[in-house]
Formats: sequence, structure tokens, C-alpha cells
Amino acid sequence: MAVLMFAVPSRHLADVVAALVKATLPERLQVLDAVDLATRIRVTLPLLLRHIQRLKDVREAAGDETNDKENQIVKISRGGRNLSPDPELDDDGEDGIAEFETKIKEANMPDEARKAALKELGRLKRMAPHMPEYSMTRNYLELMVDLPWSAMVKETCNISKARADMDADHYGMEKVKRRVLEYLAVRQLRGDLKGPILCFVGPPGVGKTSIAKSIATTLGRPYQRISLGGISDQHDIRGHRRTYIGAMPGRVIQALRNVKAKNPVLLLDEVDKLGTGIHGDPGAALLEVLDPEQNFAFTDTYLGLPFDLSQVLFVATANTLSSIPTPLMDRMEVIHVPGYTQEEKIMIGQLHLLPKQLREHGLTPDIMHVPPESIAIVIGEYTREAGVRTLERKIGALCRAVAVQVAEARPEDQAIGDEGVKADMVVAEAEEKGDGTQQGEPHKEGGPTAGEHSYHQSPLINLTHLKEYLDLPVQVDAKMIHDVLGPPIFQSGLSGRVSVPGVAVGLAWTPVGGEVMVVEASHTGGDGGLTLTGQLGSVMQESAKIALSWVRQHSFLIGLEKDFMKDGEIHMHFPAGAISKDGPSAGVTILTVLVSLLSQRCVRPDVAMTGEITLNGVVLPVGGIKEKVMAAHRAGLTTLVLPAANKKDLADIPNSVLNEIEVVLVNTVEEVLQAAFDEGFSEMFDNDKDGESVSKSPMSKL
Ligand SMILES: Nc1ncnc2c1ncn2[C@@H]1O[C@H](COP(=O)(O)OP(=O)(O)OP(=O)(O)O)[C@@H](O)[C@H]1O
Repeated sequence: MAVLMFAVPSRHLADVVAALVKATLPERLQVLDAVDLATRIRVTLPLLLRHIQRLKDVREAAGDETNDKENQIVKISRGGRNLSPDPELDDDGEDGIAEFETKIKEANMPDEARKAALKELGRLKRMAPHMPEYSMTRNYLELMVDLPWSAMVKETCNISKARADMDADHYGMEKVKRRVLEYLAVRQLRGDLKGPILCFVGPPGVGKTSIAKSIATTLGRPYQRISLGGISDQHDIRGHRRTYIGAMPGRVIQALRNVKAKNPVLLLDEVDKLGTGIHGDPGAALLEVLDPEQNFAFTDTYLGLPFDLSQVLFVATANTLSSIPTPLMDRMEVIHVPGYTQEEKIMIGQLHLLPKQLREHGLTPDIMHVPPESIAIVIGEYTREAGVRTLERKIGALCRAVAVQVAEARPEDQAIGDEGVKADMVVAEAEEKGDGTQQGEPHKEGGPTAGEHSYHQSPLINLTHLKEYLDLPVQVDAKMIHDVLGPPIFQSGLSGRVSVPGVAVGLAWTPVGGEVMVVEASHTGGDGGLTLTGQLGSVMQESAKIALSWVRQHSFLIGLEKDFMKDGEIHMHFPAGAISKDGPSAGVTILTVLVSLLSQRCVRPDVAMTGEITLNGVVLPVGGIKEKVMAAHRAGLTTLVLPAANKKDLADIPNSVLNEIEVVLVNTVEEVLQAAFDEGFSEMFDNDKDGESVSKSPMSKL
């Protein structure tokens, strides 16, 4: 084949290849068997002529008069599209080419882009449609004409409307909303987009994506989400070279093509999950996209031309700051979106998630009623999350169960497709209600506003008929919740796990919110070392060594012999064993577990703690206090031991939570032990060192 290819001028190659492809297997083998060039050409020529004849026949069948074989050969070899009627070929024909020409003119491209597009169109005209380059050039031209080179939507920024829009879709989030309003107000006054890129950081399901959508709605700009999770190839951002098979533009250019406007809101979702691989650093590519000094002429490798991104409003989201590349973070203004309290979740469930789920399942409050107590049961027994995503899913599951009840109870005569019955029912329904309920009205894009939820009731549901078969509204109570969702997944409280010596409750921070961690230790035989399990990082292991050294130095306080370790090894375990953990904040918990085990005294079951310790027993501040306090509150713990230097972080915690817990601020490990154990330890320490209690009610005597 290679020899044959050398013998054929390259512009005819495609026709030869097409002829061979259409040949039968024995014919193809015959071509391959022909070793010398002359034989091979002799074998191939009839195949080529047969292919041409076939093309001609198809054309004649299509009513074309031309039957001049020679003329045909010449035109095909020139790649003449109008003479290539093979229906299998993706041929634009002259109309298609003319259409491209018009679209290029209409696309309002900058001069440089227009010239490049016309040049590509010229190439396309000269190509045979079955050449691989044909479809590549065609795809490129399609992108060129689809891109919004100058198309902009008119922005409508009205600050009071912005507040109303955000309030309509989001309960609470006051700080976040205030910060977004400030940002929009400054943008409006300055009249340009040069400003930091907002980056919403918080656990999953707390409304980061949803608030970004509200910004787009408020501004009247189109919105598109670009998911960055797991991207480890810079070409995903910057585009691939056109020479590669299946090459594509980068995600930013693709997003702009979709929204058809050069000033959309583009959400860079999960910017903290960008990876790095062998194909360059996508973070560096993203820097180019976001940098206002360069992004007015961002060159996507596939496009090969500068595209102006300066009108795009970029918003980013992340679960954690720690894995965002520093140069990228410098370009962004971080807005923390914290997790919700139980009360906030109940309100969000009632005001937003339930109406949304009812709408999505074709139900209304007349058919299904979920009281706040039931939402609290779902939150407490079926969710452990900082956000409300699982809650929304569980409410969805309850709606589906009610939908089945309604479907089963529906009288026979209300069959789908019975238009007469449908019309009657809508009228009957409207008359029956007569109370202004927006029944049958399609719900607005983006959802209804809080307090004015519209329900798109299926016209097939006739409440009057249904009431004969079903007690309406269906009450979602504890029994129904357990029937539908199964046995509770989570138990409230720590159910007796802390009632043995050598166990204490620590508080951990994770990108998905705070976590309560029951740390356990026990004596095993062996030669008196300390074994740690639970996938601990080096910092955490060092915290354990520091805690043990402190206990050794202060063994007399706990009533231990100096050489207490000689009796056997101590094994300390941090659940969940499959998840790696690190950081210094478990210091106070490790120390408390050791003291509890060695002194054989139980830690108070209502106490949880966090804080870094030094060798001299000083307690240092740690991060993630709000998430940790919320997690402890969710788990039903009522006394929290926190570093005194973290006092300022308590300002972020809602009063409803602070009112229900006791916060003990400590400076030293002695104060930690005072708070962690009942009376026993208070005798050992000087009463002057008692921790400062900031709770509303005085702390019980230690
Ligand atoms: N304060 C709130 N008020 C009303 N609905 C909310 C609120 N917070 C979250 N939601 C709803 O919870 C769901 C999940 O929110 P969203 O997708 O915005 O979470 P996210 O923070 O972007 O999560 P992820 O990090 O996983 O992307 C959405 O349906 C959203 O409308």
C-alpha cells in the first residue's frame, strides 16, 4: 500500500483509499499481494474506475445529466463537492460553503479572526469531503462561527433586586449575601469588571453553586458551570492542538460557545480539585484565563486566535482552601460559606427544599404535608452533613412515596390522556380553590420566591376525587419516615461509647465539615511503647509523642509511678480507620485519652475538645472552630473545650447553638483535664487556673 501511495499524487490519494475501502476482501488482499508497483497499479485501477462509476450512478439516479467520466475523474480529484454525491460523505455542497461565508460575515469577528476563518473556508473548498482534514476544518469553522465574538447580553444590575433574588432562593447566609451585594455595588459604581474573582468556599451542599446562579440571574447574564474536579491536563483548559484526532477547544471556549454571549457568568466549580499530571499544570492555564491583564486576548490552542475573556464574570467554588494553588488564590476573594445549624436546616427544608421537591414531583401542600418535626427527624436520623444535599434527597424520597400513594389511589376514570376529564378537573379545581393559589401555573425559571411558591399541579390530579380515596393531605410523620427511609442511619449522641476509661471525644475538621471523633486507647501487653492506628499523618503522630511526654513529666499529678509505661504497650486508635488524618488539633484529645486510660477514670460523656498542645502543656489555637462546634452540637455534645485564643471564632457561631452548649476556653492542659473529668481531677489543680466559661449558664462544678 505504501508503495502504491508513493505512485499516486497526494490529491488523488483519498479517491484511491475510498475505492479500496469499498472493495471486497479478496480484492483488497489482491492489492496487498501485488508486490511490484506496476502490478499493484494494474490491480487497483479497475477498483478505482468501479468506484467512480458508482459515484456517477448515484449522481445520475439523483437526476444529474452529467455523465462524462473523464470530467468526473478530474473534478473528483480536485475534491469537487458538487460532483461527490456519495450520501455517506459529509459534504456541504456549494450551499453549505455559502452558508459558512454568510455566517462568518455575520459573526462580527475581529479582522484577524475573520481572515483566519475565510482562509480555512478556502481550504475547505479545495478539500475532498472524505479527507480526514475535511471534517476537522469543518468543525473548526463551526466553532468560529458559533463563538460569541462580540455578542453581549444587556446587564441589569439593580442592587435591591439582587437582594430580593438572593433572599428568594436562599434562607439565611446573611454574611455571604452581604458580601455579594457589596461586590455587585462596587462593580456597578466602577462600571468595569476588574476586581477580584469571588470564590465561595465551604462544605458540600451549603449553597455555593446556587448563590453563584443567583448572581447570574440578578445580572441577567447567561450562566454556565465549568467543572474542574479531577482535571489534570492543561489542554482541558487551554484546548488541544488541532492536529490531534478528536481535538477540542478548552472548557472556557466551549462554555462561551454554549452560552452564545461573551459576558456570561462562568462558574469554575471545585477549583480546589484541580490536579497536575504529565500534560502540564491546569492551574497555570487557569491563571491566564483569570488574569485581567492578559485575558482580553486569551489564546486557546485549538482556536489559535486571541479571544476576549475580559467581559466574563468568573465565580469559583471550593470545599477547602488548602489545595488551591497560591497564585490562583491570590487572584480570588474568598467568601466562606459555613455549614448550617439544625434550626437553619429545618427552615431551609420547610421554605425551600420541600416546596422544590413537591413541585418536581407534581405534588402540592394540599396533597402532602411535612411538619417541621418530621424534617427534624429526617435531619437527625438520616443525615450527617454540614449542608442540606442529603436532606433534599431524603425529602425527594418521601415525595416519591406519596406520589405512589396518590397514583395508586387515583380513580380509574382519571386515566392519562382523557382530555375531557382533564379539562373538567382543572376547571373544578380552580373553582374549588378560589383562593388565589397559583394552581396550574408553570413555575418560574430558578424557582419561586420564598413565601410565594407556585406549584405546578398535574392536571390529572383532582383533589375532590382523590379525597374519596385518600386522607388528604398525606401527613408525613415519624412512622411514615421510618417506613419509607428505613431504620435510622444515625443515632443521636454517642450512645455510651465514652463510658469507659481511655476514651475521649475529639473534634476534627474536614473539607466536608466538622466531625466528631471518638478516640480510644487500651493497654496491651508488650514492651511499653505507644502504638497509633487510624492512618495518622506525621503531625498527628508527633502530637501523640508530645502528649505522652507531658504525661510522663506530670505522672505524679495523675498518681502514677514514674515508670508507668514499663507495664505494657498503649494502643491508641482513631476511627474511621480507612480515612487518613493529620494536623495538630487532636493534641488535647490524645492527652486526655492517655490520662483517662492511665488513671482509669472516665471522661465526661458530654465533653468534646480540640486544641494543639506544646511540651510545656500550653494549648494553642486551631482552625475550623465553627465547623467543629456545629458538628459537636449535631452530635448532642453539650460541653466544648476550646483553646482560649480561638475565642474570636465564636462570633461566627449562631446564638441558637451557643445557647445550648457550654464552651470552656483553656490555656493549659491542666485546664483541659479540669473540664474533661468529673470532680476527681479538680483536686489536683490549683482552682485559680480554671478555664474561662463563656456559656450563658455557669459550668457545673469541676
Ligand atoms: N441557604 C439555602 N437556602 C435554600 N436552599 C439552599 C440553601 N443552601 C443550599 N440550598 C440548596 O441545597 C442544594 C445544594 O446546594 P448547592 O448545589 O448550591 O451546594 P454547593 O455548596 O454548591 O455544593 P458542592 O460543593 O457539592 O457543589 C441546592 O438545591 C440548593 O438550592
